[in-house]
Amino acid sequence: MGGLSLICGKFKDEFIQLPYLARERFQQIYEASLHGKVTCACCNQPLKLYLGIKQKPYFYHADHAVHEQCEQYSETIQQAAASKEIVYKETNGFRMPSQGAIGEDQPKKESAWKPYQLAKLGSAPLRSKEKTAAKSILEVKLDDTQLEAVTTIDGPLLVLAGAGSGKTRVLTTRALYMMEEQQINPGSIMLVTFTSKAAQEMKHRLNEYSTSQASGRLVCGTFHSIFYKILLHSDQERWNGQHLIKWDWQKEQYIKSAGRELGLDEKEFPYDQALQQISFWKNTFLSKREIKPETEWEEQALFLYEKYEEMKSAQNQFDFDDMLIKCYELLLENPNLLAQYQKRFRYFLVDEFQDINPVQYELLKMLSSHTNQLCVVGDDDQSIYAFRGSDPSFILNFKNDFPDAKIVTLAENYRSSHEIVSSANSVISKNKQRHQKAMNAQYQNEAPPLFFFPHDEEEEATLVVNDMKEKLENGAKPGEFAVLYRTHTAGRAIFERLAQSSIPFTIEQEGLSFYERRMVKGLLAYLRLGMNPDDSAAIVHVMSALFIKQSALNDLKAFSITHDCTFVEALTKLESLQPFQKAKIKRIVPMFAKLKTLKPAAAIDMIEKDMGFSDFLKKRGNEGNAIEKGSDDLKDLRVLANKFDTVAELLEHVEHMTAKSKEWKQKRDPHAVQLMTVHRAKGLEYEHVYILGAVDGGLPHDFALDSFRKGDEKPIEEERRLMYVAMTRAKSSLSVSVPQYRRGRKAIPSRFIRGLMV
Ligand SMILES: Nc1ncnc2c1ncn2[C@@H]1O[C@H](COP(=O)(O)OP(=O)(O)OP(=O)(O)O)[C@@H](O)[C@H]1O
Repeated sequence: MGGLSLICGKFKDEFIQLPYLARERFQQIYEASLHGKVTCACCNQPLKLYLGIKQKPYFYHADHAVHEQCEQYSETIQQAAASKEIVYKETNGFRMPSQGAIGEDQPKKESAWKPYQLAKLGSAPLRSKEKTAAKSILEVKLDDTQLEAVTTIDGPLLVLAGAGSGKTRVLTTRALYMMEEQQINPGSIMLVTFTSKAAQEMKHRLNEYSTSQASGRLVCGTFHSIFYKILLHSDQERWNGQHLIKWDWQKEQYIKSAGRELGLDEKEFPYDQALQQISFWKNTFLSKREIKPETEWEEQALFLYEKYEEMKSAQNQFDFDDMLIKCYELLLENPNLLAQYQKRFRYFLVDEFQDINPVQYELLKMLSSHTNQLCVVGDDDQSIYAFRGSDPSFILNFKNDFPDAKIVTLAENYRSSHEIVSSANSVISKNKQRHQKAMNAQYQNEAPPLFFFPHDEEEEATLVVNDMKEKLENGAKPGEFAVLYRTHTAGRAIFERLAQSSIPFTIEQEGLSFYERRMVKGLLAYLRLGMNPDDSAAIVHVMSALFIKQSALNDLKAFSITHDCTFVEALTKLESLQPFQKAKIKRIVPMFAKLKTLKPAAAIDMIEKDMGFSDFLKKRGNEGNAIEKGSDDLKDLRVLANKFDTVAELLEHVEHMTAKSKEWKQKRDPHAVQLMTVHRAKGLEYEHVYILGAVDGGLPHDFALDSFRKGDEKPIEEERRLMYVAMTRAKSSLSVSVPQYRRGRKAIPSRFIRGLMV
């Protein structure tokens, strides 16, 4: 930064002294300064606010030039303020300080800017290079334990691989070693991966290192691809790809038609969540009879499950989950067929074993039972897919099912600095359900993980982007950065800040963007109708928030034409409503016009409290979704709304960002900054990693804290593993954000990292 650092400036008619600026206003003044709205209290030239992680906020001249007079002025103010002896007088048209008593307008409360902290490091030793001396096998460099994992061929083997310990290297080299050094028939080896991306990478590496053509005959793929082939081979017609239900929207068509039997609202019922629940039941082998619904929502999902299976069978169709379940049933019911496959496959290598689900596990056990040649590689500390039916107890209890199994632990971390590794070790060591192990790093970089303390989610995004800019100016490349967050919605602010910057980035986002989410869309529809009472898209959402059947929409449109009135006014003319609904509408219709006169946050309050939205939120807000609740979405929307002075400005921002979000959905660029949830980051590595929202309720997520209070520790342990996965993605720098406020309420640092903080 060129120029001087100043502590005071002018914004509108206000004289701002940074040491006394209310903490929640830094973001506002920062944004105002970007738009040239903050000026020097001494020379009136535009000022910018530095708002970053590494230094306290300060003003500097936008032209980066040296303004000596302004510096003197700022220093005088600072000294006088420190001695609490400041009054102001006008000098040459400028408001200048002079000695005397404290002025009337002197703010007294110091702003609570909290400087960053470096993690306290434990005393874990750094493993010396000699102990991990590299050996080469088939020209691949391996350390002692990697070598052991590669060359131990006979009998069941569990390779417990810590983060960054070279799982991929071990699995591929093992396959090569078996084929090329042990002369094992490649056609008898099955290598199973968790994702098709991982399968491709394995195949690529095998081809690269293989000296013969043998690797082409090895079967390498995901569970789905391999077991589907078995099904297809058993009955080409029955399992023809044309019968596959490929897309969720196809499944939704079935369950929506079943939902109509229950009178479930097509737009409002969370059918996506119901599909996830059905898939969970299927993958955990829970038959429809065994499921004991505990809530109305589960009852509804179970009904949809039964109907879905009936409709699917009637059409002779199958889905992705069936590929495994039906294959399991096929082999169980046909011992001869099973024997054929057992004869064909003798060796099984499985990646990401910690995320295996019961169906997958049973299939593997069944196929490998005759040879016991099962080698599984995984890290129980990285098991993060319980919601899909994955169960870390399979890796934890491997020895129970395979008593003669050998266990090799890969504890050398080749990815991250010692500082990051020992912090991650200390976090995960608090989990009770795990194999005890600690990773050893290979190098030190004197850069412990850093904790920083933004005021809220908005300022968090600003601090991250500005810190990135500094690193980019110092030579880092955009593709070396990842920003990780617990849920998709927690990535909204950083997405918006980057979209407004010139830094290239990509975002991994499935499903709806924040503004398309049900509760957010519903609430924004009120604001839109407030601005334009004839907004035809908004009226549809408001009607559903008021529990008015969509069939009344035509009547409403007709009324608006025949009575020459707006859609909002026509609401009062609807006849098909219950008397209590009519009374409610009569009460709230006049309020629409008032919305645009309020500040956005106040307008949101009015919609929720006075205009019936809270009823909608209560009934529909949290249905079937413990992870991303509608009520939380509204809190997030409030945090955003606080940034704007008018409803029109807020809506303009929403429109702009919705368009940007659509645009970015298509973009994939490995050379850009990567934004993604922690789940998506598994298996990946980046030079610089930022973890957002490291507060209780964020990570660990609220739902896990709830379960913990009720005595169930499993979810909180899985959340701790998520923190561990996030931390271990970083190679050389890890910055963890601990916002002081989250969703408008005071937050406390995540219980996972408190031990690392001073
Ligand atoms: N023996 C070795 N010597 C040097 N580098 C190695 C060695 N083994 C692995 N690596 C490197 O360490 C990094 C981490 O390896 P890899 O991504 O395979 O780890 P992983 O066990 O799959 O990690 P995670 O489970 O955390 O995703 C890679 O960059 C890899 O090339």
